[in-house]
Amino acid sequence: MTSLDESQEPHDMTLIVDQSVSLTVSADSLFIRDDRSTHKKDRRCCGLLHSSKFVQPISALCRAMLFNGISLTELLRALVEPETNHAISLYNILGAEVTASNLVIAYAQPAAKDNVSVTTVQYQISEKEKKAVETWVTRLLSLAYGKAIRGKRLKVLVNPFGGKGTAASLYQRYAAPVFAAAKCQVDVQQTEYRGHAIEIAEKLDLDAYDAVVCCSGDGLPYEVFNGLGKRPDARKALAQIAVTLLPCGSGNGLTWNSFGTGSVSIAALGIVKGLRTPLDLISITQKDSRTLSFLSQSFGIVAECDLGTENIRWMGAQRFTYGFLVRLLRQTIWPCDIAIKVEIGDKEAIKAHYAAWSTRPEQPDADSKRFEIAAESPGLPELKYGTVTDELPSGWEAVSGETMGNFYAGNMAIMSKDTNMFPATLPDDGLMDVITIDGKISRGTALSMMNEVPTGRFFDMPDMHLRKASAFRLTPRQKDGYLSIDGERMPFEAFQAEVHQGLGTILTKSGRSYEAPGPLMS
Ligand SMILES: Nc1ncnc2c1ncn2[C@@H]1O[C@H](COP(=O)(O)OP(=O)(O)OP(=O)(O)O)[C@@H](O)[C@H]1O
Repeated sequence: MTSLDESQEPHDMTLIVDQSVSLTVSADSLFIRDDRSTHKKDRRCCGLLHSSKFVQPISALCRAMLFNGISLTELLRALVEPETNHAISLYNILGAEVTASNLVIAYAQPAAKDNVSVTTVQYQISEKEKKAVETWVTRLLSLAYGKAIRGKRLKVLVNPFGGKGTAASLYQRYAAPVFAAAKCQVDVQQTEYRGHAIEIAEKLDLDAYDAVVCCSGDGLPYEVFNGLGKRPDARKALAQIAVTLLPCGSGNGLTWNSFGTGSVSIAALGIVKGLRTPLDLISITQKDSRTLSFLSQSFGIVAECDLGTENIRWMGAQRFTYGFLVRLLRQTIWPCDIAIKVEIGDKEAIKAHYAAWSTRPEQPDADSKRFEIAAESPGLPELKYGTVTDELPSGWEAVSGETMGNFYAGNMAIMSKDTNMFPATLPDDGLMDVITIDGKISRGTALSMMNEVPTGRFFDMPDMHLRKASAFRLTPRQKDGYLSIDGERMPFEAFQAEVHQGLGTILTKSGRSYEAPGPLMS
């Protein structure tokens, strides 16, 4: 007999399938009580919670809590009744439906290290019980998806040469099953040459898709933003289409910031459950060109590590560390002239801005405002400060670049795994974080700076100068070198950067901030 226990709170809705099976939806989990011996094999969802007693190692339990988002209370409850409870985090629920004679629930189950795999449970139901079960399914899905768009329409772009060249197989193996279980509409296309993703984005039917999913490194999202930005209806395109990344490259900054993972399957779950989030984009002008940057601009040691290490691509993400150490030992400097339109120039004030912005109330009409502006002026926003070829605007702070070691501007926090380089960045505060480090600091200081990036103590180190800026101009003094915009090599010449608040759109887990720890608060 299937029935709904309507006496409970809306969040705590229990579906009693029969005497031995009941499914209870709470605010953050689906609890399955299933006493049938034949179903015990299905009780793997939380991995460990329902196997016998307290024999699991603590680390494994913690993993189960982490992956499933299960609270300590729930975990203990499950352990007390190990034979009857089975909990699935609502975040991991991909789909639920009533078929001819079954209730089928699909979810992402924590699998081998850093992965989820699609699993289903099903329960037989009779014709006359269908209606009640359908009501329960509607409730379950509404809690499982919240404000996320269900069954997203995805344009998937696969770069066959991204990272170690395995993007296509990573997509098929780890992402496609998650999208299918979540009933996403998927249109897959391989990029065939450099710049192909720009063309695809430029011609994209905006009303046919919710997001462009790049299976690549950060190079393809860079192209997609730029393709959307080239359209006559650039503002609308950038506000409407979310750009997102399945991590198939070396850095994969966009995925780390959006979903806090380097795993393709967990990122696919992130996309399915992802919330539309406005993103600042930065116009980069060089001579008469204008491009859009979403991630970072670097000059000096980081640019060289990014671009001067292509020959050791086989190392994966390690090539950045290796390149950094080699250059550090040489104590190279990259002389340049820098002027910055500083908005917040003090680290404590930056921390206060971060704390205030990241806890501000939700902005429910942020999207509609963006579409209104797009309807009024459809093209890219005008450049408030002109281009790099114009006279330097007044009021910009001149920063000494005589012995520049590292000039690094970030629009996102994490540049690659364990590299939370810009902890105080926010997706749409209209500001980028500009780091400058003198090339004459000692090797010891430089090394300890590198070591303190993962701990977060890098932020407060006195030799790391940080400003929140809305624009800057950088003019190299040498003839040759590396300039990296979002990891792509740009001509080594003067450039100017200007932020456009909330011009682009990404999907994130939180809908408001990056999946990175903010600056350490004193
Ligand atoms: N079929 C293709 N042939 C050649 N180049 C391509 C093709 N498809 C895409 N590209 C180019 O590959 C470049 C790098 O792409 P992407 O960022 O995806 O990988 P990646 O460089 O390996 O990533 P990472 O920088 O994280 O290592 C982009 O500039 C893109 O234009």
